[in-house]
Amino acid sequence: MTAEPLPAAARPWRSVLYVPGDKPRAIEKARALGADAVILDLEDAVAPEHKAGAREQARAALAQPWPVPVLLRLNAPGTPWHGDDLALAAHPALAGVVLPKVEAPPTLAGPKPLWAMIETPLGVLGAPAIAAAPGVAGLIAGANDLAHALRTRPHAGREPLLHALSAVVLATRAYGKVPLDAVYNDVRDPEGLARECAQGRALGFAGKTVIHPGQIEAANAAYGVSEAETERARALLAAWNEARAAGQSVATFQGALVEQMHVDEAQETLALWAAQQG
Ligand SMILES: CC(C)(COP(=O)(O)OP(=O)(O)OC[C@H]1O[C@@H](n2cnc3c(N)ncnc32)[C@H](O)[C@@H]1OP(=O)(O)O)[C@@H](O)C(=O)NCCC(=O)NCCSC(=O)C[C@H](O)C(=O)O
Ligand SMILES: [Mg+2]
Repeated sequence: MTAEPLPAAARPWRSVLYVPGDKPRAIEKARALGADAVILDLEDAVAPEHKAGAREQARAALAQPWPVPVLLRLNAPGTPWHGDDLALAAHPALAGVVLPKVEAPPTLAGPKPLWAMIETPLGVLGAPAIAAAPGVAGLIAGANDLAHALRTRPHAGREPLLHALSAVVLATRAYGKVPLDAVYNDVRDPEGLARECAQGRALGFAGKTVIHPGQIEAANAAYGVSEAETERARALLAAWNEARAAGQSVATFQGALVEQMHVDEAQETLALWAAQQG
């Protein structure tokens, strides 16, 4: 069954898998790998001579039902492929459209939620206006293009990119949209991936874009709500309700102050847990 259109902010985006449009076997596999969403990629994963074929593979894939939301990454305006990509972007089975290298509020009209990739210096500087734009569901960090544009050197802790990554989170959260972290390129390095997932979650991202089936579980674990977190949220809410019933304005839970924002956070945790159960 094709996924129903739950509002973007209300559904889990722990792992969002890029699948090259010109790899039909990978597209077929992507249906059942456990990612929260899939991006059919027509842009950087596809060589120029395969662009037209990839678009048709994507069209064929969209004719079949998907158990998760499917987004389509278009080639950027100004490229020879953008016009034809745009025609496919209106496909009814698509849950959204990913726009690469966005530097200003998108002018693309249409009913599909837009996901703007922030992967250039101007994109980072324009992130607040882009996140605020109507129709934008979220921002996706593009660390490869960004590192190239900024002339940074590879760094295990991503320190050279932290300012830009935080700018993406700040802009997105300011407007109630969804921030997705960049990909981790080394598909044979589970420790590095786990570290980067934990870092992304600590920075405030809602999930991670991934490029390989073997990366999905780590992203789901890092960004998912655990049993322990739900138990803690329920206990905190109970402590709050008890304190409020006793006429107190604030509560304590496990020795720490609890105020309304902690209650909101606990309720969000439980809502995310429920959404995560499918
Ligand atoms: C990274 C890869 C090129 C690795 O490919 P390969 O060595 O062939 O992988 P495996 O042999 O380990 O694959 C094992 C099986 O898994 C399937 N597979 C692989 N990748 C995917 C996928 N993404 N989705 C679904 N299924 C996948 C293979 O078909 C194998 O299946 P089987 O034949 O049954 O054994 C490759 O993983 C890949 O191409 N990944 C996607 C790359 C991509 O989409 N890049 C563009 C997005 S990232 C980006 O652009 C970042 C951003 O813009 C920025 O600037 O940072
Ligand atoms: Mg890119």
